[in-house]
Amino acid sequence: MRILVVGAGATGGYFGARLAEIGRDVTFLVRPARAEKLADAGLRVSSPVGDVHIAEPQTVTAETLDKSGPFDLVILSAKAYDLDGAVADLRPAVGPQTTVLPILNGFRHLDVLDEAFGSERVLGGSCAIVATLTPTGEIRQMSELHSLTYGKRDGTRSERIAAIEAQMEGVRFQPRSSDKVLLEMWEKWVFLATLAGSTTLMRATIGDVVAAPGGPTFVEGLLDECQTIALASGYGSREKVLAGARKTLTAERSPMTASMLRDIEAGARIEADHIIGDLIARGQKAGVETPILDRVFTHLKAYENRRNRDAA
Ligand SMILES: NC(=O)C1=CN([C@@H]2O[C@H](COP(=O)(O)OP(=O)(O)OC[C@H]3O[C@@H](n4cnc5c(N)ncnc54)[C@H](OP(=O)(O)O)[C@@H]3O)[C@@H](O)[C@H]2O)C=CC1
Ligand SMILES: CC(C)(CO)C(=O)C(=O)O
Repeated sequence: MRILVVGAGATGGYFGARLAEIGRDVTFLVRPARAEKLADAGLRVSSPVGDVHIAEPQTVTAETLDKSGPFDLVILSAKAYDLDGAVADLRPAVGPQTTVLPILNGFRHLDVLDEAFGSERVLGGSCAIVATLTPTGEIRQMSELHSLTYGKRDGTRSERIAAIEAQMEGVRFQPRSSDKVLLEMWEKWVFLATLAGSTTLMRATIGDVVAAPGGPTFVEGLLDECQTIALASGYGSREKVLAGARKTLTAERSPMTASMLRDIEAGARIEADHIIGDLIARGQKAGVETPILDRVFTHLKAYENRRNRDAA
């Protein structure tokens, strides 16, 4: 199976390297600067579950992709703000038999991908990992968490899913095909929006937030708001999953933060519209009041305004 990973950043680089390390036929679609770095130093991952160095990763750029012909599986790992460009660039890789597996957080990318490639080609998917692309171009995984969930959005199985399962066999992360992938994406969204909202607004870890006066009430209020939107959208988190999320998000001394906080601290772009704005929009459509999410969104957009002004 020919696999194209779009983006060799924190998530794409990590899961792509893990597939390449067991001999899968992986090519990375990257932009020229990343292509140059990968050609010089290879693809390096440092990880508590075992480092990887792919000395000569196969790469293509948008300019050379059309010579490669269609791929069987495209794993899409660009950030949401780069989605339109990535979709335009990867188009030559998608043929009649191609399956597209996006691992972005949030949901709106599914509409964009359906429109571009046809919903029959687009799986649901998500990943759980704490990783970052360092300034030197290495990928650093910061906890042992590394799962990748995928599945057809109607919950059925197919030959394509079976073929992907076969490719994932033996890989050093936790792959899982799911017949409830949309529900699982929503469950992750509820968790992530609460984690990102709380840790970015307070510029602190979960442990710091819950140790502050009003901290646990804030986190729980935000979680309840996100879950109310999910319920109104038909995908409320299952009781056990919600209880687990509540426990993790209110754990004393927890060092956990969201990747969005790491991006803010690095002065980088963030997926405010995709992860928080779109959730608010879905809440409004369903008649759910979102006072806490609104404040979170105001804060993230103020960060973006300041960042844009500083860059001008
Ligand atoms: N990091 C984490 O711990 C987690 C992230 N996620 C989610 O995963 C998604 C990806 O995040 P993450 O991997 O952290 O992001 P990164 O910024 O680390 O990586 C994204 C990569 O995509 C590349 N890219 C963007 N557009 C294109 C294009 N047109 N062609 C080729 N490459 C392109 C970027 O390339 P360039 O270097 O050229 O800019 C960048 O290296 C997000 O939705 C995020 O929310 C989910 C779970 C955990
Ligand atoms: C919730 C978490 C940590 C899991 O992968 C994540 O997706 C993020 O921080 O962006």
